[in-house]
Amino acid sequence: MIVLLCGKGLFKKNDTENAECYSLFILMLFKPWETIQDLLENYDSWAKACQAFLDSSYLSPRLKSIIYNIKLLYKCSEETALDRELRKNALKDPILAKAHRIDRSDPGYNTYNELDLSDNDELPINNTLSNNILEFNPEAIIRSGLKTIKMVDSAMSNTNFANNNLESETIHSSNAYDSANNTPMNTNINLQHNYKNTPLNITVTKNTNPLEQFASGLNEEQKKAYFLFCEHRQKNNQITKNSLLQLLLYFTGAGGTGKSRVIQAICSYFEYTLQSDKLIVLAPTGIAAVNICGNTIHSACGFGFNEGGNNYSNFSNEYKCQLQECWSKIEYAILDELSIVGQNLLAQFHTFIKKIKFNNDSTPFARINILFARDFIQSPPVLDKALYTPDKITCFTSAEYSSSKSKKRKYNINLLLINSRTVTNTTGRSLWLNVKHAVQLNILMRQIDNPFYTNILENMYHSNLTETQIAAL
Ligand SMILES: Nc1ncnc2c1ncn2[C@@H]1O[C@H](COP(=O)(O)OP(=O)(O)OP(=O)(O)O)[C@@H](O)[C@H]1O
Repeated sequence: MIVLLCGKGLFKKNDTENAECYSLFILMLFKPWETIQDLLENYDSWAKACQAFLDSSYLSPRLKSIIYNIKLLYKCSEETALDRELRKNALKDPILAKAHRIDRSDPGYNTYNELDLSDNDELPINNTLSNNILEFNPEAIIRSGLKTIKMVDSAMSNTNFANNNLESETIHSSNAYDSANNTPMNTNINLQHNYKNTPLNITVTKNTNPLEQFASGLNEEQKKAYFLFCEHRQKNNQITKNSLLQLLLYFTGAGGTGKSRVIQAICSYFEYTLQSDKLIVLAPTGIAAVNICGNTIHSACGFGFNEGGNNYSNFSNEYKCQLQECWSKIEYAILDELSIVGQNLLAQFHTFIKKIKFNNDSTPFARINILFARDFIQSPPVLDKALYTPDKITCFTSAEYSSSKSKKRKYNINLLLINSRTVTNTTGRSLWLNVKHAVQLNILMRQIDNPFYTNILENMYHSNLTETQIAAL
């Protein structure tokens, strides 16, 4: 007998309303049976029969883990939904986002219970950044049982505190200045309040330079790439905007050197300074995009999603408007897994950005600043030419080629058929040659505590394994 499942999807273990269906489903799939009686035995419910089956000693560990993984499948999709919500909230309220993070990492811990807040209650602190006013509601803070509140805020340079009904307050502030740049580094403001005879301390730490904050978890090599990119953004934000050169940065290093960690730090910096809408994070494949919480190049540029294929000019007007809205604010991009991006795709990406940004000058990628990550020793592009490959036209026209008789014989001039693909590849290659900055990571962070294994990986990377290492593997 073959069991055919139909309906919306699998049942959940903890769904009490469907406990009987879940149990029958597990029994049918995992217990050997010929008749219904084999499944139910002498139990009066499917739930009891299923429990007995799960507890029985003849259920193999492999089957047990498969049954458990069905639960994990749900957990993953729930976690994904939660994560989306977390990211949305993080943009508006860093404190709430932090609380959610603790909530999720510690099973059974409920932040809302601790803060004694229901959905309709106000949050203890509404750190509204608009108009440079930090608002808070002391009544709600006291009700939550918190006596000392520390906040870190970087986005404001001048803070006014609006408060309601405080009986008395004292404000102490201390500023630290970076004398080299004549800019404030940190400002600590301590507010001591008496609200209905309850003392309340609020410390607001303002890092006016949040760059440092997200660099703290990076090693020196990683910091170089991080600062190059984020400092460029910081300067770009200021008056120097027009004179700032476009940044095209190649960020490379073997697997495990911490490229994704730097990308994460950059994203956190943009998120924290409320500039996420200026940054787009892209990768050529779905899995790579998910790993860095980004999009695929194809989905962000609408390639292959439309009747027009990859050609922007053929997209419908409605679709063009949608894409223009997404791209209108973008000034920075991260392009990960670059080894898989070929000359043709890079050229198409460039053409797309120029069109979507209505840019007619000759600047690559319509002046968008880009960090290209990945090293070329990893997977090559599929049906496309790697960016490091010299293009056909240059090969044929180079002085080196003209002076080399053997090459002349090898590449008969008649073979240089110039079709549209040749031209696109040449464009892609010359776009790549515009990249003038590079940062290379050399320290393997993934196996930092295991020098023996690190050594094996390093040698494997350079195809240079020793006999001992081969034997160990
Ligand atoms: N500065 C650091 N301090 C501590 N751990 C780090 C640091 N940088 C990276 N790591 C750890 O090293 C591991 C590899 O980092 P990451 O995934 O960022 O590397 P990667 O270069 O992107 O690797 P791959 O190319 O394989 O994706 C991760 O477990 C990460 O947490």
